[in-house]
Order: sequence, then C-alpha cells, then structure tokens
Amino acid sequence: MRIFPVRLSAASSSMASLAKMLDFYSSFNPSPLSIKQFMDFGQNACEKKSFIFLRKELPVRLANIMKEIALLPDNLLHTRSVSEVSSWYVKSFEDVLEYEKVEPTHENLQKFVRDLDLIRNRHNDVVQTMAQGVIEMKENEGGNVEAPTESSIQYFLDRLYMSRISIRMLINQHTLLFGSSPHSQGRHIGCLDPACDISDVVRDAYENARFLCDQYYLTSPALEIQQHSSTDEAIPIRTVYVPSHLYYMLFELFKNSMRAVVEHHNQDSSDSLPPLKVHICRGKEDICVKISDQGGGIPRSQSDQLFKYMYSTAPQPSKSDLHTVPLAGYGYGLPISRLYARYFHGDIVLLSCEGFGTDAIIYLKALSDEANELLPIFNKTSSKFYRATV
Ligand SMILES: O=C(O)CCCOc1c(F)cc(-c2c(C(=O)NCc3ccc(C(=O)O)cc3)noc2-c2cc(Cl)c(O)cc2O)cc1F
Repeated sequence: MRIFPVRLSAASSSMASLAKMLDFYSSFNPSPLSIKQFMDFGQNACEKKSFIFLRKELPVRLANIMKEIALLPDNLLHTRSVSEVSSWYVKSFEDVLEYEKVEPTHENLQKFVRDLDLIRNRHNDVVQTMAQGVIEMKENEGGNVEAPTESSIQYFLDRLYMSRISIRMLINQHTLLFGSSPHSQGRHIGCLDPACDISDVVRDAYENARFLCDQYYLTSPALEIQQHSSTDEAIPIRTVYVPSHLYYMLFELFKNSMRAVVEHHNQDSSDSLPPLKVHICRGKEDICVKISDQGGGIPRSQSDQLFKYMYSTAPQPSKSDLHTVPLAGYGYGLPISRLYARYFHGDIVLLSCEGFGTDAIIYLKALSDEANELLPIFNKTSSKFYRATV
C-alpha cells in the first residue's frame, strides 16, 4: 500500500509550493499608500481595481512578514502560541492566493469580501497570542532572556504589529467600501473620517478611561482641553485620519496618566486630584495632542522601558486579571500606540519629569499627502539583524 508515502509526498509538495510562493511574493516590496491616496480612491471607489490591487498587495505584505517569522529564535518560534500565529499567516496567505488568477466576476468579488472578513477575524488575537508566546519562551528559558534575543524580539514585534496594522487597514477599507453596508458610512470613506474632530475623540477616550479608573480606584482626575491653531484653520481642529487609531492611542495614554495620578496622590487625602491637561495644536506640518499629568513621573532612565514588549511595572496579568483589573494589560498598549502613530508617519513621545509628572505627545501629519504608510520590508538588511542576534 503506498498511502503514507503518497500523503507525505502530497504534504511535502504543498510545502514546497508554499515555500516557492513565499519566495516569489516576498521578493516584492510592499507598496505604501498615503491617507490622501486612500481618500482619493475611496471617493470614487472601483471594486475591481481594489480587488486586483489587493490580490497582489496582501500576499506581498503577508509574505514579507512571514519570512521574518521564520527567522525568529527557535525558542520563540517553536512555542505553541507562536506556532499557532504562524499557522494563521500560512492559512491567510493560501486563502488570498486562491484569487491570484480568477476573473473579477460579481460572484468572485463577493466571495473575496467574505474571505477578507474571515482573514481579519482569524488574526484578531495575534497580539495576545504573541505575548503568551513570549511568556512561554521566558518560562522555558527559566525566566532570563539574553539582551540580544530581547532586542531581536522587540525589533520583530514592532515590525509584526506594524505589518498587521497595515494589512487590517487594507482589508477594512475594502470590506467597508464594498461589503454589505457601503452606504451606512455617512461622510466616512471606509475607516477614514475626512473631518475627524480631534477633541471629540479626546473626550470619548477620556470618558471610557475614566469609567475604568472610577471602577478600580473610585476616583479619577478631571480633563481640561485647549486648542491652538497656528494656521488659518478654524477651531475645533479637524483632520483626515482613522478615528479608531487615534482613539486607541488616546485611550492607552489616558489610562496610564490616570493610574499615575491616582497612585501618586494618596487616595485617602481630601485634596482633589490635579486635572489632566490636553493641548491640541495644529501647525503647518504637525498636529500635536499633548496630555500633561501630575502623576509623579518616571525616571528618564526608565521611560524607554515603557515602550518595551518585555517590560512592564505591572506584573504579568493573569487571564482573570485581564477581565477584572481594568487598567492592566500585557503592557503592550504603549508600544502599539506608538506604532499606530508611526504607521502614518507620526509618533508618540514621552517626556517625564520625575517627581512631578509626564507629558505624552501624539504627533500626526497635518497634510494627508505626507501621511504615508510606514511599512516593514523584508530584505537582506532586516534578515541580517536576526542572524546577528539569534
Ligand atoms: O499594564 C499596562 O498595560 C500598563 C503599562 C503602563 O503602566 C504605567 C502607567 F500606567 C503609568 C506609569 C507612569 C509613572 C509611574 O508609574 N511612576 C512611578 C514609578 C517611579 C519609578 C519607577 C522606576 O524607577 O522604575 C517606575 C514607576 N509615572 O508616569 C507614568 C506615565 C506613563 C505614561 Cl506611558 C503616560 O502616558 C503617563 C504617565 O503619567 C508607568 C507605567 F508603567
């Protein structure tokens, strides 16, 4: 009976074909789009053009990051969690390749939208699962991880999550523009708001962070907002942006500020907490959102640590903590918030004055044609980084 060898050859031939396709699509650099290009295309959207662009661009972006996953240190790559994440990427890569040569018929376009929804949902838990993989690796290594491994993990996770932000942006734009409810968008173009009122998103994020803070600490600092526009643009300051990205950044920063302020000011004193002061400023090149708190600050020597995936002052949350301790997370909120800001060529900068408080500044590009996607590219340079530290 030749069943097993046939099955083995079938498996090995599909692996060989996957490896060939990975090499092919990773040989292309991802094509970054600007917010202006997303808007211009979305205002006169053509589903066939979007389909033809995505059936090439999605495999290119998936293959570029899959080649980096393969270069991870074995003690991380072979954890159960990272193996699971890797299998999601393989499945999604194969799912999109099904459309490589098909005709853009109405039926195929509809099926493409459904498959994009499945792909997005398959990858919903990548961040938590990767965090679990880092914990498994630490446990397997007896708790200590050498610095070179830690820096290569930091480098990789920044690129993995930036790639994931970009792939979800492409998928969301296509499914929102051409999915089942294209006309319920109002003024929105996909997930982009052409007139995003920044102070509205600030208030929304503050109120939700405050709700969690009140739940846990039974108190929370007030909010004061000021807006400054150096250009002739009116107040309130509006810009073309992805409100959900801005909300994520603000929600994380407000949670951190509230935790610092409440924990720094002993909770039984009658003095009221110092308010959080937010300045929204529009210049020619930048839009800035500065959150200033009097939470006692953190030493300059430690502030960079807050952007590390393998550092957190909070103990690693247990599964129950993640549901019961509202302000606790894996400590990934800040590094991922900075990726959201950097994704369209902005940034997040922390300026802390130990003993007094912290300013956290979100920088956004003021001009949509300068807000280009910042995408990781797999090439000899990036792979050398892994080889040097593995
Ligand atoms: O679990 C998560 O996901 C949230 C993970 C994150 O959790 C943190 C958190 F919310 C707030 C702080 C913190 C402290 C503090 O904690 N100061 C006390 C201390 C003094 C000395 C040292 C030291 O010497 O190392 C450390 C802390 N001071 O300012 C901030 C602060 C940090 C950020 Cl990013 C911000 O946007 C606003 C802030 O006021 C630190 C966090 F780490």
